Amino acid sequence: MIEVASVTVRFDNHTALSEASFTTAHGEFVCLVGHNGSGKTTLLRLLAGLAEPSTGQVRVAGHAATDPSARTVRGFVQAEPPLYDFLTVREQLSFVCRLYGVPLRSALERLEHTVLADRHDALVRELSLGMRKQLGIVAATLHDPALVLLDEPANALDAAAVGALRTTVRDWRAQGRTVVLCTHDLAWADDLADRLLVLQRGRVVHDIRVADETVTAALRRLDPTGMLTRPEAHGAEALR
Ligand SMILES: Nc1ncnc2c1ncn2[C@@H]1O[C@H](COP(=O)(O)OP(=O)(O)OP(=O)(O)O)[C@@H](O)[C@H]1O
Repeated sequence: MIEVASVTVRFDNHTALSEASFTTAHGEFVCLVGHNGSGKTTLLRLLAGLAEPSTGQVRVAGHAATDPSARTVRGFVQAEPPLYDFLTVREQLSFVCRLYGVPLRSALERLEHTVLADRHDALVRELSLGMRKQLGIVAATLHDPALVLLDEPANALDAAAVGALRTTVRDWRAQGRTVVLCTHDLAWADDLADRLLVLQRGRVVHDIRVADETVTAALRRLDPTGMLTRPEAHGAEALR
């Protein structure tokens, strides 16, 4: 499903990703972890086709990631959902539904068990952070993509919303969708991952299967001192 081949991303004189290479099979659930600034969002943006590598290649489902033909293959739940403040919840979803040819009714049904169930006519700018986040998750995945990219999806969600997200993610996994989850809080997704990818300063330093253990246990085994995931363990130097 995903092919990342010798990918480097440079911003001015800073290297955000360095010679990253990995592939995933259809239906794999990959947890992407690393300390702040290690390159996780940069990698997700490449997979989402929102950025191009400086060198190397990124393909999803056989398409170049930036090719329009890859658009319907994936959904990208961004850490800060790209929403239009001046639209209502219904109008926001209607806009995305039209892009993907999905009936608005089916998108609105996905709000049924959320705090947005009776807020279809609220303006996006009037929503709380957690509400925006929930709307962003629905908007990014209403076309049921084969590849779901999740950047800190549980941030700002309350316990009920995290529980609902967990159920949804579990369903995606059962339906054979490929999921790449980037999070600092593994607890809620701990037993879902098949694979753990650890980034450090833009490099993939671990890429392992987590068949019989939780992600937390695998990470503790690989990184007993927390050096790979705790930014304070590196000092400021490591974050540059
Ligand atoms: N558009 C940009 N211009 C310049 N530098 C950038 C840009 N985007 C990211 N970077 C830099 O690339 C590095 C990796 O950033 P990235 O957002 O991928 O990290 P991350 O692992 O997602 O971090 P966090 O856990 O804090 O979200 C950082 O040093 C960041 O400052």
